[in-house]
Amino acid sequence: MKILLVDDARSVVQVMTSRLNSYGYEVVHAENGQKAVEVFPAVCPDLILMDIEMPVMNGFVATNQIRAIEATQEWAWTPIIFLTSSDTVQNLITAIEAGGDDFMSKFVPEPVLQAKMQAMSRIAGLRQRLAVANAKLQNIADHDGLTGLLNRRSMDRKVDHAWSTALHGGDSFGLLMLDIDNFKKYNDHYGHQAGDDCLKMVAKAVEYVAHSTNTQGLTANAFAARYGGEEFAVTIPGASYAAYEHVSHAIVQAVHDLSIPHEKNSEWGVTTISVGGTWLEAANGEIKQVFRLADEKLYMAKERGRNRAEV
Ligand SMILES: Nc1nc2c(ncn2[C@@H]2O[C@H](COP(=O)(O)OP(=O)(O)OP(=O)(O)O)[C@@H](O)[C@H]2O)c(=O)[nH]1
Repeated sequence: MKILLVDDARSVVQVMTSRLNSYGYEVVHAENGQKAVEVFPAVCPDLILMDIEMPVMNGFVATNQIRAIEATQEWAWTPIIFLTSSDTVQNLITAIEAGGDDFMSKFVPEPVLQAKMQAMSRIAGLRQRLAVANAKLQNIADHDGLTGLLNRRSMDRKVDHAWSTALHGGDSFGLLMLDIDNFKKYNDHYGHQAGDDCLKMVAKAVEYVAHSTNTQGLTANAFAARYGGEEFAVTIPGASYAAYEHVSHAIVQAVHDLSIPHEKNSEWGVTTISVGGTWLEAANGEIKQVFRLADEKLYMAKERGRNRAEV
């Protein structure tokens, strides 16, 4: 357990630190409330032991500011125990009202300190497990179960963010809508399970293209998502027209090159994809319009024979 000990009295810090170290806890020291607020985000303590009366900033104000920092994050609550020399009922109430969780005398007997730290350490362990479980749940909530790509919900969120960043920065914005060709015939011919496998492989190829253009520096933040059914979307914020065009053709080629047999797909005999896109030099208007235009281009790609990009 990592403890942020906030106290201006050297003697208290020395004694407390050596006691806490002897129980196996790591201690980081801040000499007043302001220093504690400054180091809090980087230190990320499991527990804060906070003195009340300190120069520069007292413990109540510091606690308030730490709670304000935590309010900007999800599920953040670091236990704060106030340390004081005057162990009164009124001090206890004030401490809890100021955002603290407990109250302890600086001269607390050894066994009581040890027991309290043991309880706090259990809470720290629980918080860590909750953070891991939360991250897993978030990952499940954001991704499509079949393909592993971002799902529609998280794509919408990311697209909205990318669009407003492009709007404010006067940046370009590209969007590609992708649809596997004659996929109903694929399912009808090879079965739904094989259709699922095909969707997974195509999704991997699409994601690979988006990712590799980022790593090659052609695009910076391109990302792929499953739009629904056998449709995908690739968002390409802040990239040149040439890069956007490159991505669209590279996707068509990459899916063709997977060579997934598809006897019923016109003359190709393998699975192919059609792509429709929109690219704006300086983002303006509405994102809905961008999707509509990309959809129209996708329709055009289907009309003109499939296995192609219309951008
Ligand atoms: N196996 C499988 N099939 C899916 C999934 N989602 C959608 N589909 C199928 O995708 C097919 C889409 O068919 P259509 O919309 O007619 O389009 P298409 O056959 O690809 O024809 P074009 O788009 O005109 O080339 C349907 O048969 C859906 O059942 C899925 O998760 N797994």
